[in-house]
Amino acid sequence: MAKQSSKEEQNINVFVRIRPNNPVENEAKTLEVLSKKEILSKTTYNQKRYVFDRVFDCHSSQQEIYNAVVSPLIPEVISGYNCTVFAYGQTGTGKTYTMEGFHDQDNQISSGIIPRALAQIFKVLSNMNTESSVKVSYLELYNEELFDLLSQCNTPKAIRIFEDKAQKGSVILQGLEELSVTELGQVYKILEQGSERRRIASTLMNSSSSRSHAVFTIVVHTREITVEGEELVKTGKLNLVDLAGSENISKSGAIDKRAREAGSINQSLLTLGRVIKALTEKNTHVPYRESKLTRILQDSLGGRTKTSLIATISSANVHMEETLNTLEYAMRARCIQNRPELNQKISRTALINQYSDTIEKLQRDLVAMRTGTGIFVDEDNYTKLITDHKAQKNEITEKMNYIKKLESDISDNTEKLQTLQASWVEAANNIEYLANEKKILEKDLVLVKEANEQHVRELKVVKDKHKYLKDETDKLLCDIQKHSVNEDTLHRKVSYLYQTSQSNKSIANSFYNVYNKLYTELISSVERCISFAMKAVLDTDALFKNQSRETTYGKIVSQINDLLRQSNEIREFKSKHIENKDMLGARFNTYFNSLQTLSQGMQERSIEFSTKFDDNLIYLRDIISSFSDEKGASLMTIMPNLFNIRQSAAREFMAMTDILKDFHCTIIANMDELINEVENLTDENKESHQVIETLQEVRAFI
Ligand SMILES: Nc1ncnc2c1ncn2[C@@H]1O[C@H](COP(=O)(O)OP(=O)(O)OP(=O)(O)O)[C@@H](O)[C@H]1O
Repeated sequence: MAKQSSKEEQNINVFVRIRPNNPVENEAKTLEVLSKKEILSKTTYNQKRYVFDRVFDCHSSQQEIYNAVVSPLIPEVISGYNCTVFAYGQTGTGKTYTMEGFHDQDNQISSGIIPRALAQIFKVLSNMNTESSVKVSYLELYNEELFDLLSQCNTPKAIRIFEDKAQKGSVILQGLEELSVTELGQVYKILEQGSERRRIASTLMNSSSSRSHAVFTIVVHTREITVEGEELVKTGKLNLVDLAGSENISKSGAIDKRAREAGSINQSLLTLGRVIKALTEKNTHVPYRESKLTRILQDSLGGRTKTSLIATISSANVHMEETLNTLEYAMRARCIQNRPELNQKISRTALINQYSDTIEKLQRDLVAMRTGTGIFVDEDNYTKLITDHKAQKNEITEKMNYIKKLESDISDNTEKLQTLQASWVEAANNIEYLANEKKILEKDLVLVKEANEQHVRELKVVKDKHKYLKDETDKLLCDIQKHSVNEDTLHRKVSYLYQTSQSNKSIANSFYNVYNKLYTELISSVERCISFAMKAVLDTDALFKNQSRETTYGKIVSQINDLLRQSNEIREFKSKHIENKDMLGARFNTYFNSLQTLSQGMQERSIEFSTKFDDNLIYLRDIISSFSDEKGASLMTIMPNLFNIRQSAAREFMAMTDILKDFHCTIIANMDELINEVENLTDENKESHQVIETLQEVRAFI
């Protein structure tokens, strides 16, 4: 513990003591002593390292605690400082054990801080070989009431708190007995008596010592002689405070009647906590006056006292929450800063005068009590009493007014309470209604959740389908794009073919018309030829039978001339045909060869025709040859020529007719096929356009 010079700020020293576990408790795996100054807490949520002035594990002895915490304070107390040691912690963690220990003088191993401190003080004072006195008082604070644990009266005396005008921040406890102690045996008796009174009081009040605070105070007076030879009296004080259990009130089981007292204890500890908080946050207002505990110990918290705090904890799992609360509390207390100051030294003469006045006053009271009839105090004291009484009366009047005000407040508050109760009933009904609503909503929520899950499943199916469609659409679009390119080409080709086929068709039609005309002309000329021949035969016949030779001869000559003319016509037709053939060949290169073949076929057909015609000619020749004159002979020379001309004309005509027919049919068929193809392609093209549009619509919708 660092020693600091006077008036320097000094933090409260904070120590932690871990109580050994009892056989039924499990040691917490969540609390680990890292070193002499550090503890680590490991909860499920986090872990935290706490640093203190010293950590005592469960094996630490009473002696070790005393040596570290209190022993260094004794010289300070003797030299005139006020020191305070608090024991803070959950009930049953060893606060009383640490402060008092067992009251067994023969076995001092378990003795606590109080007897050890007094033992050390006696020892130091005896070594100092100076005049001194040691006085002790033992105070209990329970339910905001003070009790003197050393009082000899059977009925508890009221103890009042006054501000010490001489020392700001200190209080005087009027009515509290101070006992002079000179040896340790007395101390153990005093402790025993104090414990007994505490036990009796708690039984009478149906309370528990764990809910009361106990303050054991040791006051040491020592004589000091200055260089000038003046005798001074130094006063030092050591407060040893065993605080009430710090655990949560509701958790400690405070109920009904005990609630108020539990509330008071809670109030005291809460005020202590608030005072610590205000001091650590350096607030201008520190709420010392909100509880008697903090009023009495005001000087020990942020004042002129040297203060230490021992936080007692249990390492059992079951107390883990409270243990962490205690550690947090102790950590905060560690930030409080005090300014220790030496108490004023009083000259021995002044002190003796002070005591003499008190003795004189008491003696006057005694004399008055012994001699007087009804008045038991001397006049001065009486006057003082009257003054005090008046002051008290005024105070009572003030208090009564205050009480009246409180009563009116209470009645107001009662009304408010009734209103609140009505609201509360309404609120309770609302809560019930809301709870029912909540249940219904929860059911609905389950249904909605199920429906939602179903939707999610359906959505997944739709999504899969959508994905499939999208892939397919993409593929199709890709194909369509390719197809569009091909289609353009195809369109151009088709359009070209269509135009070509249209022109082919018109060419073929015109060609057909030409040849049809020629064919008709040829047929009519051949028919004319045949009828001429037939007529010639008939005329010859008639000639032989009915007419003269000259007439017959002349008719034959004219018929032959007709034949020659017609043969010329056939020749012309042939040359026309060749012209047309050339024209065709020029226009239809691809059909040129077939036209030649067809021409040959035409020749063959013409032979057939000629053969038939030959028969007629032979018949004619036979007739002519029957003529004996020159004219008959010359006629006979023409016959072969006629015969040949007729033959070739017939052949060419026939073959050409058939071939041209075939050719025409072929062209027309090709044309139709071509047109069909074009129409099919156009239809297909329309269908593809429709498919594309549909797919584009589907894609836009998705
Ligand atoms: N360090 C220790 N070594 C041995 N026994 C201990 C120790 N600490 C506490 N005990 C024992 O534990 C029990 C409870 O201790 P104690 O009464 O001192 O607790 P407390 O914190 O003062 O409780 P309360 O707030 O109820 O007064 C006692 O029997 C005491 O002897």
